[in-house]
Amino acid sequence: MTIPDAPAAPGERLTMDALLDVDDLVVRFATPNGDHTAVRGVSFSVAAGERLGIVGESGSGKSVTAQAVMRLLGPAATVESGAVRFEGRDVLAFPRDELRRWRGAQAAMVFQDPLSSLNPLVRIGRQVTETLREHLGMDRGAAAVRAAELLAEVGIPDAAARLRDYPMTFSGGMRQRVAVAIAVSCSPRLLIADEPTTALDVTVQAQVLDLMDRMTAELGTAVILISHDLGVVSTFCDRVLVMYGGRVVESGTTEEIVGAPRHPYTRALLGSIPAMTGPLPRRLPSIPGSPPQAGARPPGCSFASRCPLAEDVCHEIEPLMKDGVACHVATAAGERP
Ligand SMILES: Nc1ncnc2c1ncn2[C@@H]1O[C@H](COP(=O)(O)OP(=O)(O)OP(=O)(O)O)[C@@H](O)[C@H]1O
Repeated sequence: MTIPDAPAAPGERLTMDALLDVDDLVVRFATPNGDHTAVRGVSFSVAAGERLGIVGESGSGKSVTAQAVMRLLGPAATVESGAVRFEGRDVLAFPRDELRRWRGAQAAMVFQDPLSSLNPLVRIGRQVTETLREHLGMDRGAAAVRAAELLAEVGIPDAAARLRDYPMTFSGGMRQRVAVAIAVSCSPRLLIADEPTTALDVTVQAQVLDLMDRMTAELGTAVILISHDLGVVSTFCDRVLVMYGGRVVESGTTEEIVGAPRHPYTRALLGSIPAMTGPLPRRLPSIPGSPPQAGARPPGCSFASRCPLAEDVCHEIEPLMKDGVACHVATAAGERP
């Protein structure tokens, strides 16, 4: 699949190939209370070097989508249908060996809590060198030198000495720096960061984002940033997907989504903040009501029961995605709410 590029002069290429292509992804969970569908037909593409933000309230399916792309879903989840293609290759069909080579070397992930990706019982140095040795084939000595360089690059003071320390001796912000260092150590083409700064205080959040910005810009890495923080997404990302009830309800450039949101849900998330002026809220404003449980979604649009603009049709027929928005009553493109 190809994504339309910016208008190009005659003779220039008009499209760029997608690095990652997610097509109609459906993920189901089997639970003691029955099965439910957490991700319902999610499609998107990310081009090389592009930064895509995914926003939405808790439970909208952001993390499950990311985990499905990385093949990190737990045993209760199954990809029921859909495709994940990386440079045209079918990620969902990768055999175990190929998956191991792909993860780390070409696609890496940073989690909200780096303690979930760092092994608390293994010294930091070993965790960084293992990745370098496995994916880049470095010998022990070269990997140790590179590991110290990487930790210094992400701003860990006294990096060479800190290689001998365990994760618990690092602060939350420093651990997240280590996680970013490991994630970018093999120059991945794609980095997925799932709420990478949510657990950190505001100053440290900004430092970690600056770091991710610098490291990925230098490498030309495509980034998928999952965040509750619209301020972060609007400064960091080129395009935004808005998820609700396991679906993408609106997608567009950051300017379109923040400056002229069309779906009533996106508009509610943004509150009454005028287009691209003033700081955006650090947290999504709370919208009256709560999303329906994945196992008990009513017919029609999942947002209808909370939507001030809902009409009869919204409670009966689930709207399809059309021109970047899945809504029966969405504001037309370009028209400001
Ligand atoms: N381990 C699990 N077992 C059963 N259902 C799950 C499990 N993990 C996620 N789900 C289902 O998937 C839905 C989407 O979860 P997901 O973690 O992707 O949401 P999210 O948008 O990332 O929210 P948050 O911002 O809180 O991380 C949940 O509402 C839940 O129904």
